[in-house]
Amino acid sequence: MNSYFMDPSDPSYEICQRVIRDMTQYGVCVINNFLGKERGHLVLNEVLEMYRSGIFTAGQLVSSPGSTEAQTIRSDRITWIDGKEPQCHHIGQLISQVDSIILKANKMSNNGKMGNYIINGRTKAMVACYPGSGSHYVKHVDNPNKDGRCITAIYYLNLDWDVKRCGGLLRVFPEGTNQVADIAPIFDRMLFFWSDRRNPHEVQPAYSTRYAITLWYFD
Ligand SMILES: O=C(O)CNC(=O)c1n[nH]c2ccccc2c1=O
Ligand SMILES: [Fe+2]
Repeated sequence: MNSYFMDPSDPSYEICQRVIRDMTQYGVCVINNFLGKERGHLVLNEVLEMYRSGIFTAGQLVSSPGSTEAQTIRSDRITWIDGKEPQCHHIGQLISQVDSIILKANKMSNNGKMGNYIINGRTKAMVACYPGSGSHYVKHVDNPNKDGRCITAIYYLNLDWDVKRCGGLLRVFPEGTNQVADIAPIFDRMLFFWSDRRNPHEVQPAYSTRYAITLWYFD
């Protein structure tokens, strides 16, 4: 069970090859044991501390902030961080690790592009919590209208997560096939997928508190 958490300045060649191969072939890439137990727990503890401090806000739809509609379509709680905050040191390390993998994979892929993108930036990290009680996110596309985001990267933090008991499955409906990709949001799992219309996806109702950290990469 090797952890892929390598020296952030030089992620393993093997993991970058995996990302290129899976993103090219499936448009989705799942990497388990991404940071390893110890560092995964350090990141989880920082997120739990942030949640306890109450800085998460209810997920709002841009079009209708505060309406009850937002509660029916989305019931996540989110906060944005850049990873340099003093209480987010290990989240900051996770972010650098993902950055270096994306950048290295971009360089390694043929003609220096991965999926014909030249990645040149990303959003801040969005820490999201689905507070159980059936909280969910209806089927959607992250970037339906070419807002520049091309890769969604999600790191999951949920210990002993059993989808049968806890729900909260991420179901991806890759375009052009009736095959779905079911991804349990288990601890120390890293997920990449194209953010555009190729990957509609939903977060099924969660019945335990469900944490994830998302980065979106721009080209
Ligand atoms: O957590 C997951 O497995 C997938 N999560 C999503 O698809 C997802 N997508 N877009 C968002 C926009 C704003 C706030 C939360 C989200 C969000 O959880
Ligand atoms: Fe999404």
